[in-house]
Amino acid sequence: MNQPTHWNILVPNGAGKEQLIKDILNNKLLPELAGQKTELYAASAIARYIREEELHDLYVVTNERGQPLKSMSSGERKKALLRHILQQKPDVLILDNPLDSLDVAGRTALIEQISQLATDTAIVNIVSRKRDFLALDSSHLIYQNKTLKAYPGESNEPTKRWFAQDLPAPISEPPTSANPLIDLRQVSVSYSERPILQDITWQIAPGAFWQLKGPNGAGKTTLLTMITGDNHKGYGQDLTLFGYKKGSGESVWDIKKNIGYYTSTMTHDFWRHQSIEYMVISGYFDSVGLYQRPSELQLRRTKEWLELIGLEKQREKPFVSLPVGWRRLVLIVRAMVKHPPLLILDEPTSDLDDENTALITELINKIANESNTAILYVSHQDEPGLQPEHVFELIPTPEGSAGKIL
Ligand SMILES: Nc1ncnc2c1ncn2[C@@H]1O[C@H](COP(=O)(O)OP(=O)(O)OP(=O)(O)O)[C@@H](O)[C@H]1O
Repeated sequence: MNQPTHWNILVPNGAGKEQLIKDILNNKLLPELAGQKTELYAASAIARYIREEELHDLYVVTNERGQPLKSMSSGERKKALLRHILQQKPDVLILDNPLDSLDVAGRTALIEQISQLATDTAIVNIVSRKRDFLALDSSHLIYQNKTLKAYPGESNEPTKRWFAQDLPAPISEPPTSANPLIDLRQVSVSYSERPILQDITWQIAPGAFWQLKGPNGAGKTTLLTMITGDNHKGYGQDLTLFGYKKGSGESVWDIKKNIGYYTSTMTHDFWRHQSIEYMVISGYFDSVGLYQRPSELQLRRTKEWLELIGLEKQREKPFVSLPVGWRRLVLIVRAMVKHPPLLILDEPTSDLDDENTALITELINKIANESNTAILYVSHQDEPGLQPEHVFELIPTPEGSAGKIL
């Protein structure tokens, strides 16, 4: 049998990745793959299967425990999808940012599986960052202006600095003087009697810069929902959020007013028709969709934030007209305008290309250096541009994940 041909394709943000995948599936691009059984390993495929679960009670992709995709963690979903795809024995496998959301062991295992598969399956590896090219005997291409060209190699341009101005000041005193902001003492969580978190003790001080890490399924998202007050399993536990003992009659807004929250899924999901300016202003109001009249000061600060990120002149344009990296920048600014005591950034650089990663990390570092806001960022891959002061790692054990401060 002939060795199959492989491709590594770099697709910068905004170049039209969805269209590229469609064109490959429709044989408009890489026509040599026509007529072969093709499978797609992508977040969009996971979203499609989850819709099937929700709409039709159809559970096509499950894990060894028979768990539906919907309640799996993001990394578990990717692993379950790969298992399902491999059972289909495809001739061609299209991978869309395959290493995103996977922990170190998951990435190593995936790379190993792909290299074994590559002996009789054609691999099309589509990535946003060149560090995610797979070591295959492959053509290296870049997708630009709707065409595939030979990848020219790394550019030697010096690293650009994006933000010259200072961070705009807060408009009011912080809503809490609690120290620590977050105080968890021996907090444990189980789902259906399966222990997830075991005796987690963790304090987050004002102004600290933390990374939360741990393997897929270790309980990072679960732990975040304890901190944001969104998990009812927090009741009856020794948990104090911004000075409020959990279950002492605090309202959800007592907690939310202290938090700015950004997660990468927001870039796609929300506020499709709003202007860039509206997006930033809405960060002053905790209740999404309830539009209140902004004060003069809020409007002035919004202008300063837009000037800082160079979007003041485009402020009336629709948010969705921005390239993905800039949309993310606006959403992080939105989470930050009120200078919340705690800014949570969940996978802030996933899916971004190298240039946009540099843009976002510069903003995060600026916030860390120039504000009193504590930052908690969650990421599977260490991001070389970000240097958190502390790392809280979840380490899985059969009794649930234990926490370790590095
Ligand atoms: N509602 C639920 N019912 C059952 N199990 C759940 C539920 N929510 C989460 N889990 C399980 O709890 C474990 C921890 O999930 P969580 O999403 O917190 O992990 P994570 O560390 O964020 O993972 P990842 O890095 O893959 O995103 C996973 O094994 C997940 O399958």
